[in-house]
Amino acid sequence: MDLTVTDLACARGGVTVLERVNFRLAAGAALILRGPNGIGKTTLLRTVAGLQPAVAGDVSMAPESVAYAAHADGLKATLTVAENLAFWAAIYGTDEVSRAMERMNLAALADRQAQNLSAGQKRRLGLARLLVTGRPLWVLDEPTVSLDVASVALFGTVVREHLASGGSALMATHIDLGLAEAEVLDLTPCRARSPASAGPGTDDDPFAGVTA
Ligand SMILES: Nc1ncnc2c1ncn2[C@@H]1O[C@H](COP(=O)(O)OP(=O)(O)OP(=O)(O)O)[C@@H](O)[C@H]1O
Repeated sequence: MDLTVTDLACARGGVTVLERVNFRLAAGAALILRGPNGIGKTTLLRTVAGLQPAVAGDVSMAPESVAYAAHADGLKATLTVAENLAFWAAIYGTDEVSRAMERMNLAALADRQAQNLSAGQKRRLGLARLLVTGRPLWVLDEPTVSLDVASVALFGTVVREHLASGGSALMATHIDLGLAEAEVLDLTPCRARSPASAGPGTDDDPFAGVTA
């Protein structure tokens, strides 16, 4: 299943931050969004995931095909690792809990409450949720925050396996996941130019035009 984004404009706090965003992401492919802090990477990811409406334009894929991993891990603090994954697996109607724990190196932590995990372990659990969704498009917002080098490599392998099985991944990341095959989209030319976009990220911004 391909994702096609056409003439998309999206806003945060009522202010349009990106305009005329166009790209296509084929099944089996990954696309990395680049651009300076505040340009709108999170805003674009949220719009593609269907968490907020587009100001204009079109996203071809239905939100039901998207698994979104945000900055926050969205864990249930008093549930164990296994229970958190079982909760999501029930919602998504899959049976992938054991595999998800094994792939994200969580099996030894299966019975530990989420509130007692380290920051990196919490992030691994948040990312393991992707594996129990069964959804083809992974939308990832800085997925490597708190991960050590080994876990970044592990997650890179998990994403590569997802692509090999026909999935796709759209992500904002400043850390190299080792996805040599991933294409890169620099959002700098899509910065909204309308007067309504005055504020961070305009030409008054000292960081304007600086790419990540
Ligand atoms: N709730 C909000 N209300 C108003 N403006 C917001 C809100 N959240 C974010 N913004 C602004 O919207 C713009 C886009 O933010 P966004 O988080 O999408 O950028 P980003 O490219 O993901 O940034 P970063 O690289 O720092 O994570 C920024 O200028 C930000 O200050």
